[in-house]
Amino acid sequence: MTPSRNHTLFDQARAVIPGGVNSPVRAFGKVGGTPPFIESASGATLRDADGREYLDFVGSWGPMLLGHAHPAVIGAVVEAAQRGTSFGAPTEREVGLARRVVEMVPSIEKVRFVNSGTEATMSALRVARAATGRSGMLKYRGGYHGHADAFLVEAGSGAATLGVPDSPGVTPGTAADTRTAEYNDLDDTRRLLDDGRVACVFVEPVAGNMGCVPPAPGFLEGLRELCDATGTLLVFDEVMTGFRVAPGGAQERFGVRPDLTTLGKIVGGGLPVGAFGGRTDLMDLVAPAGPVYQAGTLSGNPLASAAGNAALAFIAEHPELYTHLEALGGQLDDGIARIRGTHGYPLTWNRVGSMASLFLTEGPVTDWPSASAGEAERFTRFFHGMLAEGIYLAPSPYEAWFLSLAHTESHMDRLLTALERTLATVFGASA
Ligand SMILES: Cc1ncc(COP(=O)(O)O)c(C=O)c1O
Ligand SMILES: N[C@H](C=O)CCC(=O)O
Repeated sequence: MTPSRNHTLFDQARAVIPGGVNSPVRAFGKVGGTPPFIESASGATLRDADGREYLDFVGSWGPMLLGHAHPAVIGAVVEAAQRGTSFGAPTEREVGLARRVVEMVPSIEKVRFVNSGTEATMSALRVARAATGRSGMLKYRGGYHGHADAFLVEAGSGAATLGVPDSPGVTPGTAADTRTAEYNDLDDTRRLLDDGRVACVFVEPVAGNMGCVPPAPGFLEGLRELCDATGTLLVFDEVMTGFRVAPGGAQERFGVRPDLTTLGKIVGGGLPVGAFGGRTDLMDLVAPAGPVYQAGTLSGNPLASAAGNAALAFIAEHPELYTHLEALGGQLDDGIARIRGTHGYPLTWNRVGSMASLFLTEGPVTDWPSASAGEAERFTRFFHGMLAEGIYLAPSPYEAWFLSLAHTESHMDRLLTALERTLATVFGASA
């Protein structure tokens, strides 16, 4: 038997990289086994080191709205690379990308580019604290805003998956400044804002890091009102939802304007980019316009700016892509409702546009307690069953599934067929 190259690479990786991966969610820690080491990707398909192909619903954890190796993005990156990969000096491309972001995202008047979503949230928090003169920050249980210390309190995504929602290494002082409320619970939020010591509320306007959990009707509007009433800034963390749930992100889709917005993933077209932006009076606090220090050797990198520009240009010129994504999502809604109706499995399907999650519980799933109510062992069997069917999902129930422009109706049929077969083994064919 030929030894699996995935296994060999994982063994080699573990010897020199903590846990063998450069971001914990990739390691299959919750579900066990060896992660496929990806050699190439095109459209909606991944190919691993053993030559096996998968239909991809991870999409690099969100950036791949246009699918892998989209020609417009690849062309722009190649062209940019030929002219130099980093200058540490301003470029026209950054201006172009900033103008696109300002045009597309309703509340952003000025934007600063960084290299990851984590940098974006950490910097936006600093601006909010400087603007308000307050230290506190409120986030939601199961919400994930990257790995800066202030946010690693009751965090979702890989932190929840690994069982370290409050990471060691975060000082008690830092953690004490972070307050946590239940997602979709305005009363809980009100109680925590009452003393006027919170600089900002950080919220994923569609939660995507406890699985996909939509905002309840009125939740985002209620947050806007509570923030206005208490002098607290409202920060939408749109690292995941930005350009995904609408061209202008969740703030466009739900019609609520935050004071600050954080972006990542799609804004970099698949290269490492993050951004934070908002009202001019707040953004002009950022150095060198103002005193709030924030910097980056590679920020505004030419390759990343080229990829981001190409992705956003394509999105702006092809708004019909959201109709395509909605149609695919609708096909899944119908298919999963049929499977549930036919077999009576306890399933909850949450979807907002092209982000979704299937929870293996009766539901409804509206917050962290309901999102985390499923049985770990059931998810493990589900995940490995789907992988054996050639369907690549996130190896954790606390992540969203992503659709891309490269997905087709027949891909949805393939996903639904795999789901029906796998769920039969998970729940027992007679359930
Ligand atoms: C909502 C949200 N905020 C922030 C982040 C942090 O982004 P990054 O992984 O690029 O640091 C992520 C993803 O990791 C995210 O989903
Ligand atoms: N859920 C995380 C971001 O959205 C997954 C990315 C990571 O932590 O590597």
